[in-house]
Amino acid sequence: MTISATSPSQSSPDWLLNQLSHRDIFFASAQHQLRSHNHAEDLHAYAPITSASVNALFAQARSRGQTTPTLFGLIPFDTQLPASLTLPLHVQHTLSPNDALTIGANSAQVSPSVLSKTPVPAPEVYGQMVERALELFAQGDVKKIVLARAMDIALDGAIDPEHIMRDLLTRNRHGYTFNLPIWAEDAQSQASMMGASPELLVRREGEMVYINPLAGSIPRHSDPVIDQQRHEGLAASEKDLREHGYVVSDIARILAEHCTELDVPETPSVIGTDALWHLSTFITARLKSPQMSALDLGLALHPTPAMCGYPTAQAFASIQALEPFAREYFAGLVGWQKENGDGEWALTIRCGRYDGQRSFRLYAGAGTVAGSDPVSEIRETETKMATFLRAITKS
Ligand SMILES: C=C(O[C@H]1C=CC=C(C(=O)O)[C@@H]1O)C(=O)O
Repeated sequence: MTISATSPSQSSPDWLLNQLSHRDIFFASAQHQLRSHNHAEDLHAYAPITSASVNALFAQARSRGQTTPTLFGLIPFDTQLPASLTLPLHVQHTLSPNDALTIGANSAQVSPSVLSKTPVPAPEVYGQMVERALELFAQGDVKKIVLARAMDIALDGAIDPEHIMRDLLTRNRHGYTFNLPIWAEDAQSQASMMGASPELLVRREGEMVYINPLAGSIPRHSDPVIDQQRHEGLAASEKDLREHGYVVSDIARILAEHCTELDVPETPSVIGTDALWHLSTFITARLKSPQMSALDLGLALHPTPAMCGYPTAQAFASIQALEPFAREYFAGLVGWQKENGDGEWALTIRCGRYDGQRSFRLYAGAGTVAGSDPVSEIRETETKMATFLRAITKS
């Protein structure tokens, strides 16, 4: 049995995307890119996430001779539900290329056409959910609720994951671009999650951890003057700064239990994706215990008020009561980890679930607080879904 090397190599000529199947693994950040071909001897687990299930996979990998195994995972928003874990036999791991990416190799690929788009729920019903959240804020038990909606897309053919990954990387090389299979009890399942998240839950490098919460957003504009006005407006928006503040203070509170040397900037900065401006805070800290893995810390932080709301328990209950669909892997964790605990876990947003054939479910959520406007939240969630929809159907 050949066990491939899994530490980052020094030169990385291109993105590791050639002939990516929807059941292969791809995960890229600005720092790392990892790729694995679906293989009959890959190890899998489909069960609620526990340290025991993670350790068992690493132990199995070691016992068959893998020296530097890498675990990949999709962990659902509700961590009581099954996570989908893969420990591949072979993983390629290199640094991410710095050079600009073009759609490249398979640009001639004809993407499928959209046969139908079904919003779940209808936009006006989503607006009513936001109004209901505003009533809850007025009652005072809860201060922030992240409300999500979905869009079911029926296509006239299969999609090409390589084309989609290239398209997403062309638009934003600094996010977390991923394609991971969903392993289910049903071994016939062909489903996968793919997307390009802008949000890092945690990266661990030795004792250091890096966390980059985003919350508070506005769609970008094609006119550079209006775009700049929106950037400045977001930085000064009392409502968005409050929405962001719930996230940062809750993360800082939890980090203080597990870390020293917390560096939490007092004021957020504004970062841009191709479609949106976001308020962003880049946090660094040193772990108290080197035993705590990236995933351990990610699970201690999850669900942050950027995915759920504040206070967490009340916001979680409101989401269960108001959202008319199951989030499943949306707004959960997606990423990878080595046996020493180093790894990167992003939030599973700006993404969709592909059934492996001709249908896709896109997801988007938006944080609501007192002062939120239902129409703006409808627009924001529409913008959040648009990048991915374009990537699926681009011809
Ligand atoms: C839940 C999502 O976004 C979160 C992350 C960044 C900004 C957000 C916001 O401004 O509402 C959300 O909290 C999503 O994109 O589906």
